[in-house]
Amino acid sequence: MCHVSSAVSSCSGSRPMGCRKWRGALNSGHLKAQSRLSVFFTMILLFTYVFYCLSGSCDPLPPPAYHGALRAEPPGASGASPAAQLLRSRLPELSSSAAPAGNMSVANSFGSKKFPGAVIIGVKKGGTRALLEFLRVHPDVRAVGAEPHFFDRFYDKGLEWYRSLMPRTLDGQITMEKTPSYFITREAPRRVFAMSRHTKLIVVVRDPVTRAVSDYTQTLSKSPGLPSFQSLAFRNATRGPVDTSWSAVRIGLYARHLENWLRHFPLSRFLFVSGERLVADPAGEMGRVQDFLGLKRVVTDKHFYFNQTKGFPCLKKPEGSSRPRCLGKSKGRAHPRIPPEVLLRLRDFYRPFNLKFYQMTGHDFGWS
Ligand SMILES: Nc1ncnc2c1ncn2[C@@H]1O[C@H](COP(=O)(O)OS(=O)(=O)O)[C@@H](OP(=O)(O)O)[C@H]1O
Repeated sequence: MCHVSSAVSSCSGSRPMGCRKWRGALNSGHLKAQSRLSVFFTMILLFTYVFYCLSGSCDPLPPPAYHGALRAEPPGASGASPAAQLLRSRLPELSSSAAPAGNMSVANSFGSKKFPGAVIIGVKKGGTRALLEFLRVHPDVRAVGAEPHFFDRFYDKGLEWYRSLMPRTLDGQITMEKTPSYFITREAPRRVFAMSRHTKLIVVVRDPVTRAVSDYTQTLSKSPGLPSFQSLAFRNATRGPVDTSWSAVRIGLYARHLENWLRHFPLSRFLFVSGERLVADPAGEMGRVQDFLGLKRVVTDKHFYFNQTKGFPCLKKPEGSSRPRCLGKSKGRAHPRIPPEVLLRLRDFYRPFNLKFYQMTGHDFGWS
């Protein structure tokens, strides 16, 4: 029996057969350990690399910041600004139809963060998300996905904070955001004006009665025990007058809110988009919006199809993309049934406000 330690010491001098065997065994054991060690380190390196790549860090280009709709038009037919086209031609891999958004979001280290040139200021449940997502198809529009709520909730964070939220834009591209509560916020017009008197203001309006029901539906989805629509809309257990202190009703007094904005901005700075037309004829309404923003009419009827299941227009899917092209489940919800007499009373209530709004905007939205 030869122990390893004694075998090693005794093998240093003479070289008996047994020791040679031991040395061989030890050498091969040492080699095995060495190769195991190198396999182990190779595996560690491999795992680190795979993990690194999975986290997106070894992409050849920065990952897109954009999470909205993809562009549907063929590459090269975009009508993008010269700067955007130049950049795209330098990055040919971005031009494929499977590339992320046409608004150059992939080039998120190019350009600079600017204050929005146009803001969708309202109205809640008017169709503001649909409008923003349709606009984001345009290569010269770059928008914040979430609602920043700067001019109503976070004004004390300062303008630089607000600007830091914006995506980078190149010359010729327009920065946008949407926060529908701005329209009803008393201080918002003054604050937007303080940022820039040239800000373009877009208001998506919808029949105030349907809008109120939509608003109620949203609250109901979060609080299933909510009292009935009519008990909230009218005082004295539905026998009394319309309760304008209920926000779902108050938001629909468009003429009043617009008066507040017109103290700071001329009418020419506004575009009123019909929420109803945005559903019935999205391309037509998008044409008006693009004209107002001074953009080439890139988003056209080619981009839309009517999704029967959803009951709304959706964006066409570009080839090779599996991304959903319709808005999420929180948009286009089924509304609860409201008794017709309740709706009629509300319609009567809104009529004079609607007429005033038509007069102010010079546009009959056809609600009354
Ligand atoms: N294309 C398309 N797809 C889905 N939904 C559409 C679309 N166009 C307009 N709408 C209408 O948008 C309503 C929601 O409005 P907003 O996006 O302004 O809501 S929110 O204020 O941001 O919560 C939403 O209201 P509800 O139908 O009550 O859910 C829709 O009627």
